[in-house]
Amino acid sequence: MYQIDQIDFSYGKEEVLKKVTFNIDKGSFVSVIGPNGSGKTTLLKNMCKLLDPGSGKIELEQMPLEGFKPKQLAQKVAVVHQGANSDFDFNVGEVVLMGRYPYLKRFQNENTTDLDIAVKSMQQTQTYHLKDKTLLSISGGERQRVMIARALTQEPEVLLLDEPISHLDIKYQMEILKLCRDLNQSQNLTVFTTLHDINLASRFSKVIIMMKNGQVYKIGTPEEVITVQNIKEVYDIDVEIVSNSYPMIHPI
Ligand SMILES: Nc1ncnc2c1ncn2[C@@H]1O[C@H](COP(=O)(O)OP(=O)(O)OP(=O)(O)O)[C@@H](O)[C@H]1O
Repeated sequence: MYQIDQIDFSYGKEEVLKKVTFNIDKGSFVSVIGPNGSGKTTLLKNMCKLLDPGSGKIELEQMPLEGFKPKQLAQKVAVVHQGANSDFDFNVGEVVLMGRYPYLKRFQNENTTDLDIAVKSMQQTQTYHLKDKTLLSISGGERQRVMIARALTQEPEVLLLDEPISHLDIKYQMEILKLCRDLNQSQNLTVFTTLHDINLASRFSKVIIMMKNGQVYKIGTPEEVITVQNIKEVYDIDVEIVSNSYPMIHPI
């Protein structure tokens, strides 16, 4: 689905991504973990064309990313950015419906199918009751769920999420990750998410990418990546690992 091939990225003189290379299979559930500043957000922004790699290439379904027109890309890839916010105080319902924009021609209005898709996304993310509220009058966690609803309204093949659960309480952390897993399993939606919670990444992901200093330190299944040695090397902490159906770390 996605091929990331030897990409480098710098903010000015600061080299942030170095020769990052990996592939994402269609229908995979990939989490990116790594310490603060290791380059996770920068990587995700390169994958949605918000930033352009200085060198290397990114392909989506064998087509160079730079060849995609914005609407064409938005029909395939939906992104939820960290702290996604708006300066404009739109209604929640309007914001979610904006997810249909990639499918509309110029000056074309949404039809009942578009509305149905938006309502379904709000129901899935438990945001329907907020539809008449304004974006600035709801909580950070509610806003995060609204942004996920908008992304689902795009009916994407790939969902790119940057710390999608950072503002969510434990109930909604589970709800959102379970929703992503359900869509991943039932609709073959490819999920690519940055996560700080190593145990949740381990529990929900098929593949984990562990970043360190702008490089891929390890990529593989949770069992392959979440090891005492890798955690020590990347986060500089000592942990014990308890393995049930997935490896879980306990800092010691
Ligand atoms: N807009 C920017 N301009 C300059 N430097 C930036 C910018 N955004 C990020 N950086 C720097 O790039 C590096 C990687 O940042 P990035 O946000 O990609 O890391 P991250 O792994 O997502 O971190 P976190 O876990 O804290 O969200 C950091 O050193 C950061 O200070």
